[in-house]
This record gives sequence, C-alpha cells and structure tokens, in this order.
Amino acid sequence: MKLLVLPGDGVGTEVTEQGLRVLDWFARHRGLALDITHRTFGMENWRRHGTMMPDETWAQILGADAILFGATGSLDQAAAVPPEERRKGSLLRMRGALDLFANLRPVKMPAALTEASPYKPRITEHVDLIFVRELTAGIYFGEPRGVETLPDGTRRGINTHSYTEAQITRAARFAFELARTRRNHVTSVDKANVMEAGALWRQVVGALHAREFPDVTLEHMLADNCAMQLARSPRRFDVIVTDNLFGDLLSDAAGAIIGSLGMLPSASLSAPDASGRRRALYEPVHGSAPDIAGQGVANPLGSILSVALLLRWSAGRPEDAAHLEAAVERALAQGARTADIAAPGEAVLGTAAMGDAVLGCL
Ligand SMILES: NC(=O)c1ccc[n+]([C@@H]2O[C@H](COP(=O)([O-])OP(=O)(O)OC[C@H]3O[C@@H](n4cnc5c(N)ncnc54)[C@H](O)[C@@H]3O)[C@@H](O)[C@H]2O)c1
Ligand SMILES: CC(C)[C@H](C(=O)O)[C@@H](O)C(=O)O
Ligand SMILES: [Mg+2]
Repeated sequence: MKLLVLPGDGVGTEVTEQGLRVLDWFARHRGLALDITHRTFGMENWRRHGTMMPDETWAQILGADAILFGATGSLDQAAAVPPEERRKGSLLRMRGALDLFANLRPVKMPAALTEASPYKPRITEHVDLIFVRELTAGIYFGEPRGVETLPDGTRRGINTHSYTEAQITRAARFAFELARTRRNHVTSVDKANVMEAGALWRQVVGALHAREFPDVTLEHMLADNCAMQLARSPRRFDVIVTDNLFGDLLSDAAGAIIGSLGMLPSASLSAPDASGRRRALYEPVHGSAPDIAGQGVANPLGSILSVALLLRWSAGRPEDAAHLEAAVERALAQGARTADIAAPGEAVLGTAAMGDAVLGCL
C-alpha cells in the first residue's frame, strides 16, 4: 500500500509521529507491507517552498492509496498567505479532489474514561456511535461563494448550501450499509423544517430506505434536537448520517462525551473503484491546537485510533484494527492519561509516553 504521511501544522506533527510508531509495529510484527512517503503540509510548505502546495506533493496526494494526515491551521496563515495559495494547500481541496465523500467519525466511550468526561457516567456508559458526515458538498463547497461589495460600500459574505440527490444518496447508502454491520439503526440529521436542501435530504434518505434498506431502522432528527440528544442520551445513537456542516459541529460536540477532542479518529473515504479500492485519508478529528502545540502534551490517541481505521478500511486487516483498539483500551485501563483526559490528581503522560503506553499494550 502506498501511504503518504502529511503531519501538517501544530500538534499534527506531534500526534502523527505516534501514529507512525504504531503503524511501524504492525509492519515489523504483523507483516504489514507499506511503501511510505513523507511530505510537509501547511505553513511549513510556505516557509520552505514559498507555496502552500508544491506540484510534486499534489502528485503524491493524487497517487496515494491512503494518506495519514495530522492537522492544518495556524494563526499566522491568514495574515501571511494570499487567499489563492491558501486554497491550493487546503484540506478541503484534498477532500474534494480525492472525492472523499464519506467521513467516518466513531465515538466510543472507553470504560476507563468515565471520570474524564464532563457528563455523568450513567449518560456516557457504553456510548458507541459513528458519524457518517458527507464531506464533499454542502455549504463547504456550494457556489456562489465569496465577498461582494454592495452599492452602499458595505460588504456581503456569501456561501451556498447545496445538495444534489446523488450526493445525498451515496452518503445515506454508506450509512445504511454500515448500520447493517452494527446495531442496524440510522439517525438522519437535517434541518428539513428550514432549508430546501434539508427537506430534499429527508425525502431522498427516506426513499432510499424504503427502496433498499427496509430492514434497517431509520429515524429522522432535526439538527438542533440532535445536538441536545447527544448531550442527554448519546447511547440512543448507532449511525448518524448528516451533511458536511452539521457533521463538523456535532462530531466535536460528541468529542466532549469522551472528555476530549484529542480522542476522536476519522476516516474519509471515496467510492470504490473497479478493483474495490477506496481512496482514503485518515486524521484525528481535532485541529492544530495552537494553544498546546510544541509542548509535547497533545493526546495522540485520535491519530493512533485513525491508524486502526486505516488498518480496517485500507489495509483490509480488521483483526489488527481490533487489536490496536483493544491496546488503546488496555493502556487507558492501566491508567495512561494525557493532560486532556486526566482527572484531578491523576499522573499525566506526554504525547510520546502515551505512544509508549499503547505500544506496550500491543
Ligand atoms: N482537520 C483539521 O486539520 C482541523 C480540524 C479542526 C480545526 N482545524 C484548525 O485548527 C486550528 C485551531 O482550531 P481550534 O482551536 O478551533 O480547534 P482544535 O481542534 O485545534 O482545538 C480545540 C481544543 O481542543 C484541544 N485539543 C485539540 N486536539 C487535542 C489533542 N490532540 N490533545 C489534547 N487537546 C487537544 C485544543 O487544545 C483546544 O483547546 C484552526 O486553524 C482550525 O481551522 C483543523
Ligand atoms: C479544518 C476544517 C476545514 C475542518 C472542517 O471544518 O471540516 C475541521 O474542522 C474538521 O472537522 O475536519
Ligand atoms: Mg471540525
């Protein structure tokens, strides 16, 4: 498998290093064959090459079987880099060009972390849900977009929320198929009461369900209610399918259930090609975390668990994926804690030491 590693900005580099150590364990002990290429991404490209996206890196991105990504975003970027360059080196350009429409964001409560969660244990116990966030359409990609100057000299910012039936159908089909491998329940989240695109979303998901997936339980939920239900009774959810923006917001909110955004992994997948291979990008859900970057304190488990998703979805190694997920659970059960998930008085590990703890449990 051709794997491209793009650690990116801020804590992205720190957590990806730990993800790579774990991947290397599977290469050495389980015969995982990897052809790994490393490239810089983000502000380091601007500093080194004067462009946010060297052509050679873009070619690597387009040619990779899978990408292990860290994070993007830096405080100096908006001031230092012209908008055109920022777009060239943006995560959204990659997601769009690779057509990574299905963004999986599992949220599973490790039993050991009930004290780290701001919620009561009776709320968080046994939470095991997964978002299928549509990732290549909606308001992130709709046209027209931009900032225009009005006749009175003031400006207006414009973005367009748009979904075609085909874009809704492929995300929903992915969610129904995934639900059949889990607890057979899909919650489809929209704002059908306000948005035309939301009403279409609901119709298309409902019709697909009736036509192809009557064995799966489907519920429709408005996005504002979903935000509340995630806090109140997250255990009720199995698969949540939703649009690009709601998926972004709701998955961060779900990170709080576990206690830290640093815990959440993700996989972004394209449709399979003729040989059944999906292009894929794996990354923690969190960003570059400028408030803690460079200190060696970031939680690497979001990246390490993204490696588990890579083993499952790109390497075709579900047993290895489960082995890694179990090792993370064991490390947590043995008391391994980075600062973000430590209860008061608990000993705190740095980023690399948390990597050591997981490796020790493999
Ligand atoms: N996929 C991505 O690369 C991605 C995702 C989200 C935000 N961003 C970018 O990151 C930058 C910072 O955004 P933000 O601060 O709103 O979001 P963030 O996800 O970077 O951080 C939010 C909060 O979570 C904490 N956090 C994040 N990752 C952590 C980890 N591994 N361990 C412990 N704590 C962690 C941070 O310290 C911060 O308090 C922005 O430029 C934003 O655009 C990128
Ligand atoms: C960095 C940003 C473009 C991104 C998004 O909004 O999709 C991030 O928040 C995420 O969740 O992956
Ligand atoms: Mg986000």
